[in-house]
Amino acid sequence: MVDAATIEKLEAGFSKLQASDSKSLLKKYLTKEVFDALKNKKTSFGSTLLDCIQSGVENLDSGVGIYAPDAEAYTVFADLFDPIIEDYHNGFKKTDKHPAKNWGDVETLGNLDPAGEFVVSTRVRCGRSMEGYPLNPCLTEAQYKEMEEKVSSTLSGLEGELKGTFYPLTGMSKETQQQLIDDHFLFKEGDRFLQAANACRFWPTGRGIYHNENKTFLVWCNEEDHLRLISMQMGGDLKQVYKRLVTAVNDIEKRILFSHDDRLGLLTFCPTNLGTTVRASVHIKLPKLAADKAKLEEIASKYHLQVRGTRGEHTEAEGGVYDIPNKRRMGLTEYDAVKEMHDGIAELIKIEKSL
Ligand SMILES: Nc1ncnc2c1ncn2[C@@H]1O[C@H](COP(=O)(O)OP(=O)(O)OP(=O)(O)O)[C@@H](O)[C@H]1O
Ligand SMILES: NC(=[NH2+])NCCC[C@H](N)C(=O)O
Repeated sequence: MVDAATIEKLEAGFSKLQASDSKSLLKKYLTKEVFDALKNKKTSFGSTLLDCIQSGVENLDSGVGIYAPDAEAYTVFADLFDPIIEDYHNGFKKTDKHPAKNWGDVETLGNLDPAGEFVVSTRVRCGRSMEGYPLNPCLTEAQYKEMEEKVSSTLSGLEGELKGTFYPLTGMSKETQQQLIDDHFLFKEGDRFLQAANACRFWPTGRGIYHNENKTFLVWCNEEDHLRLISMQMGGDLKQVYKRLVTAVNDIEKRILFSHDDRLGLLTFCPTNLGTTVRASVHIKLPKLAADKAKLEEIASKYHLQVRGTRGEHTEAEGGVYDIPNKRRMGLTEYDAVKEMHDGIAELIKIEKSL
């Protein structure tokens, strides 16, 4: 049974959400019927509906508003997660099964902008959860330390272009940290969406970043997900960026086991990242198209793309630079998720040139 204090918080949260003009998927799908069916449920880790929805309740400007406190939450609270997943990932139904992992033929992607007129930089990232560990809100301080140790020692075995160094956040100077954030290499600190979801406990313990010398291959440890594997570089050479990521992930998957679900694919903390977990993006300047931001968003969404600001999610564009990625990550292969970004960006560039 869920205790009385939690039920009280849940009722207050539900009323707050209902009375608000929040545009989140949480508000859209947490009907009274779903709320009543789920409010007394608990996972075997003790997570309740409150753990899933508290970020969206506290942050009414959330786009989605829900996280899975542990992997089991996706099943126990499926009546809420499933419609949100379906809405976000272009109609991935509760009867659908995410396809098997397939990176495709890495040689077939090209340079998105060989003349260097529009694309500032290209980045492809994916997320992974380590098998045997719960998700952020259920991790103990000891587990954070143990995971950091596992990650840093595993990555120290990487070679060639991927060879690099692990830098724990604990003990990192504020200047170094800020520089890495400003250069788009490191996650920001104090994300209010993650904080409200209980994902920042014991910070900065267990958090860190690994990168190779050129900062073209990077790994985030224990921010939103256990691991984020990132390949990025200046310019539009998506083939090179993607190839590097695929090589790195294939190598790391031989050394660490990751959590996977038969239906949902790879497991992540946020339902928007399930499946392939792949977000491929360009930093791009499209001055004519972006003169009308609403229009840019409308055209981008036609190609299943999203529009973010220069410093990532929940930020504004600076100097006309937008971060434009594939939106959905589920119900298609890794290759197709990247190809979706590739094809959409090619169209946006074509339109920009025609204006
Ligand atoms: N194509 C790109 N070139 C350079 N930097 C990028 C590019 N795409 C994203 N970034 C940078 O990556 C950092 C993280 O961005 P952001 O948090 O939005 O996305 P994410 O790491 O994919 O995770 P999430 O989707 O969970 O937020 C930011 O500094 C952002 O500017
Ligand atoms: N990094 C992410 N998981 N982004 C997707 C959602 C982020 C935040 N919870 C929101 O609803 O706006």
